[in-house]
Amino acid sequence: MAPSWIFRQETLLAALPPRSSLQTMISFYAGALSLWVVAVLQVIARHIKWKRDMQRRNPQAMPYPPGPKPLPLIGNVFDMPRSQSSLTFIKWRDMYGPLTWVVTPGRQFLIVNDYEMIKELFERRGNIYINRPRLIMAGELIGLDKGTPLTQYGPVWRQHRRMLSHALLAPIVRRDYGPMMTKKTITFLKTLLDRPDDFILESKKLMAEIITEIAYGAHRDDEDGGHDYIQMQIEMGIITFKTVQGYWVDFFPWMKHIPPWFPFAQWKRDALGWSKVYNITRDYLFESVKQKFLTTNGEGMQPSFVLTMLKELYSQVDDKGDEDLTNNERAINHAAFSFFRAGAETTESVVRNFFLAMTLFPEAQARAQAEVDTFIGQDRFPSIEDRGIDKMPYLEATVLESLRWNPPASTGVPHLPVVDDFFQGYFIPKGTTVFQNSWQISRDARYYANPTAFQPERFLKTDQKKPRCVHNPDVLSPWDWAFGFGRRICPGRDLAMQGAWLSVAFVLWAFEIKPKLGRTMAGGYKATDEERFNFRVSSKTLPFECDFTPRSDKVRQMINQAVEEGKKAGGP
Ligand code: HEM
Repeated sequence: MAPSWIFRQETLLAALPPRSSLQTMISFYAGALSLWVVAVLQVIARHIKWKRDMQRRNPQAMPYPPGPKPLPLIGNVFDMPRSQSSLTFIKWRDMYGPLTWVVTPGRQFLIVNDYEMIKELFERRGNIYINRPRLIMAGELIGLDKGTPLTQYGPVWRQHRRMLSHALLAPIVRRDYGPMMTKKTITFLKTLLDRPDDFILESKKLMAEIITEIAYGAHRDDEDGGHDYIQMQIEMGIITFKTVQGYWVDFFPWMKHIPPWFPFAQWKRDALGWSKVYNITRDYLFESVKQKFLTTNGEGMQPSFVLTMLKELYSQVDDKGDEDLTNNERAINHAAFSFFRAGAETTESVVRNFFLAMTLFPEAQARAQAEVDTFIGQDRFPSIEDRGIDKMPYLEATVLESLRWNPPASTGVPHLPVVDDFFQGYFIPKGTTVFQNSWQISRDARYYANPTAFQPERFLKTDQKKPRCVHNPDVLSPWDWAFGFGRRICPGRDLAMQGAWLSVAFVLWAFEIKPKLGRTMAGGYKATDEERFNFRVSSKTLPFECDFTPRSDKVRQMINQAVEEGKKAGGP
């Protein structure tokens, strides 16, 4: 056996003849080139193996759905949209029909542009279409695959779902978090009184605070070393947005082995940096609650998802080995961070849709306000108890329409079948990444007449026997598709609708919203969808301006007084 010093770097370098910088450069690029050659050969080999495998698994040679023509080896890499995917997907519907098939090296995609078909696949065949894609950049390199939305189907995902479904049930949200959400919404009204131009930032802050407190309880800067949780939310949002867009490494997984110092490997250096920020933030948030719980046994701590789960876990701790405890704590940590991540931006997006809609559609605002005035009046604040289609149907419909008008998860979160499937005469192999194009459903004229208009009344109808309008069962509710389908359906949907309802009800009660400088849609202001929305993974309104005028002096007084009293009383 050779002595170990032979392999030391300095021994090897000393043994090499001296080189000119040109020689070094040539050998470096020759090395890089051979790496690429090996990679291409690997892609070819994998492609041949995949084709054979597909022939074996699809003996009747059922076709794949139609789609853009793939190039040899790299498939549709250049057809795959890198932004505004929902719009490209809708164009594909016009060209290829409701099912579109695209391939990239090692991955196949099915885009479904039809509500009934998505329902069939994700709901009726929900036990098959239950997995998530393995994303290399966002998942393996950054760590997002530990969170519920990207967790692979299996016992860990089931454990996450059990915890989340229980904690986020509508009555539990109302009971445990209703007062905190109401109080924060009133503080939001105060910021609209004082700094109306900051309405976007402030509504972002409102949702971020609500979701953070539900996940981890109240955090005060002085106690937590000055950490800014809202900034954390925003930073995590940026990391998620950047990484789930898709990198070359997602198409060529072997690239994940490229070292960070390699030329043109900025993405790898970014991945290492983002992964550090992501993991440190997540563990810090969890550990801060756990340490307090271990020292106080939960006494005096504000209710939160992590606290409830830790209490439950530690009450059974005698029956479990250490390894079990660590695994369970890890599951709580990752599930909490998932909803810290998944809940705020999406809910805020609905509220932002509402603000833009009120700016552009004054008749909808007038009708909703008339209802609020009749049911609540101006002598008291709205309350969470006022919610209900039987109480203020137009208000409920306004929240639904804010969800439909620009669905926040515009292309959903993809599902993957765990076994091969056949659908509408096409072969859908196991592991295909299947997208639901929610944007297409929102603009489907079969379900929504004049879909670009904001018309809450579409969800209502009159009933001779009832004093108020009632739900119109003939119109498809966005509740049935905007939160996904089947066993992967969004577990935070009740919380989201509750949070959005509070903002909508309180703002309509307190303010009249008007466009600045008398702009109107008829005058060409924000007249098309492309001028209104950004169509990102989490679709938001594009920047716009509006004025908030308090509806009376009394309203102004009530808000100021409530905030002052809240400050004196302390708490969240
Ligand atoms: C308007 C707001 C929201 C929208 C539009 C939305 C939409 C979605 C969609 C489309 C999915 C994928 C469902 C599927 O795969 O079929 C999802 C998953 C998820 N959502 Fe939401 N969501 C919202 C708010 C929330 C909130 C408030 C929370 C938590 C507090 C939350 C937590 C989650 C989690 C953890 C998942 C992953 C579920 C799984 O993979 O099993 N979401 N959401």
